[in-house]
Amino acid sequence: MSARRVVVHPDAEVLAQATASRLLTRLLDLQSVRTPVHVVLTGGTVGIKVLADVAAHPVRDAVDWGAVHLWWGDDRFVPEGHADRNVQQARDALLDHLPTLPAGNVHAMPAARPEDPAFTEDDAARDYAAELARFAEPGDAAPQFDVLMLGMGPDHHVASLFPGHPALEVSGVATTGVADSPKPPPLRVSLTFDAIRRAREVWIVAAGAEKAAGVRAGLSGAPVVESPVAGAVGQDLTLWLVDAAAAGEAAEAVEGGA
Ligand SMILES: O=C1O[C@H](COP(=O)(O)O)[C@@H](O)[C@H](O)[C@H]1O
Repeated sequence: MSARRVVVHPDAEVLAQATASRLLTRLLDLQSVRTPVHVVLTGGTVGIKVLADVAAHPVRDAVDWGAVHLWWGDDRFVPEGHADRNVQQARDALLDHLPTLPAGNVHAMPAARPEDPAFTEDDAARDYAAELARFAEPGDAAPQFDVLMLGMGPDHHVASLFPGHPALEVSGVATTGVADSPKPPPLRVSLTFDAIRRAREVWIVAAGAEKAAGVRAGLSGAPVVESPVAGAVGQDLTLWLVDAAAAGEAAEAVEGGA
């Protein structure tokens, strides 16, 4: 039985700091009972701020980063090192500050290859699915992620699963290429809902009044085709981490809201 909780923080700054603390605490707890730990990172404004706050956190080095595998919920299909790449933003904010994190534990989604234009976003999705399968239990398409963090766009998208987009319908595989993303850049790679829902815990992190409608839609179980965030559910827990502006009046309406 999956639980849902809503935690409201006063503003985006506190939300990011508290989420960084929560992530580090969760990693430490998990590492006292199992290894390795699989975490899915998100891009987006708050998602990257959380990583910067992890980098600056006093207990950062209490985590055994050698036993943490990092994955991404989505990335932009642009060349390696491009400022739009979620992995590049994560490297700048956190990964480059973790000397004990092995390069082999950083599972970036494949980038576009300007020297090989025949390599498409669908090829990148296929290769990432193969990488996920390498770390999965036999018969599974992906490892069971311990924590999967998702930002949410003002249009209610999560990862690169946008309202009304055909990528929403992809199932039976862990990843999908995304063409014609309504938010630039147009080409992306994303986990599918099948993969997202394999996570033990899904944490949805959102700040700002422009996210309030998405929070309300997600919490009230709106149709996924209109509000993809409503489809992001963890096996054990779906945790909404929001600031007061994004919560609006939605949080009080939810049983189990905090
Ligand atoms: O394009 C993306 O946007 C979302 C949300 O970004 P935000 O700046 O509105 O918080 C992000 O979660 C996703 O990973 C990213 O690729």
